[in-house]
Amino acid sequence: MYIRVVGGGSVGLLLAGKLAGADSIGVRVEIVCRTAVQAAEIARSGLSVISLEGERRIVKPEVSSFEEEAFAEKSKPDWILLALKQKDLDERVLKWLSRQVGTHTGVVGFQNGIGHEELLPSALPSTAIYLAVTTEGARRRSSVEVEHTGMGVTRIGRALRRGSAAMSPVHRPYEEKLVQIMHQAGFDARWTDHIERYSWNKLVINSIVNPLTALLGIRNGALIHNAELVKLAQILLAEAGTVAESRGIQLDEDLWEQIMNVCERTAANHSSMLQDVSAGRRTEIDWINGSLVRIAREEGIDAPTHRALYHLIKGMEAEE
Ligand SMILES: NC(=O)C1=CN([C@@H]2O[C@H](COP(=O)(O)OP(=O)(O)OC[C@H]3O[C@@H](n4cnc5c(N)ncnc54)[C@H](OP(=O)(O)O)[C@@H]3O)[C@@H](O)[C@H]2O)C=CC1
Ligand SMILES: CC(C)(CO)C(=O)C(=O)O
Repeated sequence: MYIRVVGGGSVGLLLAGKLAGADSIGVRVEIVCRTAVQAAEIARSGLSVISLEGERRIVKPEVSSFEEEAFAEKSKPDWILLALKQKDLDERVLKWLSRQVGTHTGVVGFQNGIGHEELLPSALPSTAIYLAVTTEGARRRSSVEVEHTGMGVTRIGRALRRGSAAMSPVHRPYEEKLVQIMHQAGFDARWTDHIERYSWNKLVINSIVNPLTALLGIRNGALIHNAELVKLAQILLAEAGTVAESRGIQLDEDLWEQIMNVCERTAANHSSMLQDVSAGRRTEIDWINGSLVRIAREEGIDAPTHRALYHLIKGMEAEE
């Protein structure tokens, strides 16, 4: 089994680091960084994974860079785990991806938010596309170090687009194998036939946790210890529920408990949006609260609190 992890950020380093450290017989793990500089650093010093218990383990996955090898001919992996941000899924990356995939390659998008589930099957119509919805917490400490900040669950399922190769049962053994390998690497990975529902639940979790933590500069855990923020989170959940319903999506009944749970389990985590804001990078707000606001508009309903958060984060981005 040959797994290529694309993206040397928080999630990509965690995936590649733990998969490479799993000692799974016959599993080849490669990480594709954006820059040749990061690739060279990992090749030189290895990749450090700091566990939840604070233990450091250095592993040596194969490493390459998009910058240097973007259009080089390479052998085709069984899996491409896409640990890029939504904003990075641009034309150049999609073109590159189309050259990386073989007939047996499955592509798994780990992105938060909504957008990739349509974009990837359209760009790669003959490829099996999967979505991973993860509540793992990860933080890149440096170009060669990643910290596992919260144990979560990773659900993997087919992006069910009519006519997509992902519908084909021929991929089933590969799917089971991937879930098994993720387990061996220490992830709580689970297969699901209802990935759309998980994506929406996660979208709503992110639409609450991410902008609030980013705006206030707080860790995920701080959200649940402040009564005012808890009230605001409840308003956001109610609005998101109405938007989801307008699209025929029923959010989980216990989603409020799930939100509290994610904040508890990833209490020490800086959400990915807080990490972006702190680093002066563009956030994923367009694909998270922005998606809810867009869908609400299309359906003729309003989501004023999500709209306010959207504009606040866009305003912060514009300042940078
Ligand atoms: N962090 C977390 O705890 C969680 C994140 N997620 C989601 O996972 C996704 C990834 O998040 P996260 O890891 O935090 O994001 P990061 O910004 O930390 O990582 C994204 C990485 O992608 C790299 N990249 C960009 N373009 C390319 C390219 N063309 N080829 C190769 N690499 C490229 C970036 O490189 P460079 O740094 O050089 O720009 C960066 O290292 C997001 O959608 C996020 O919402 C989901 C659950 C938890
Ligand atoms: C689950 C959570 C909130 C973990 O931080 C996340 O998905 C993110 O940061 O984007």
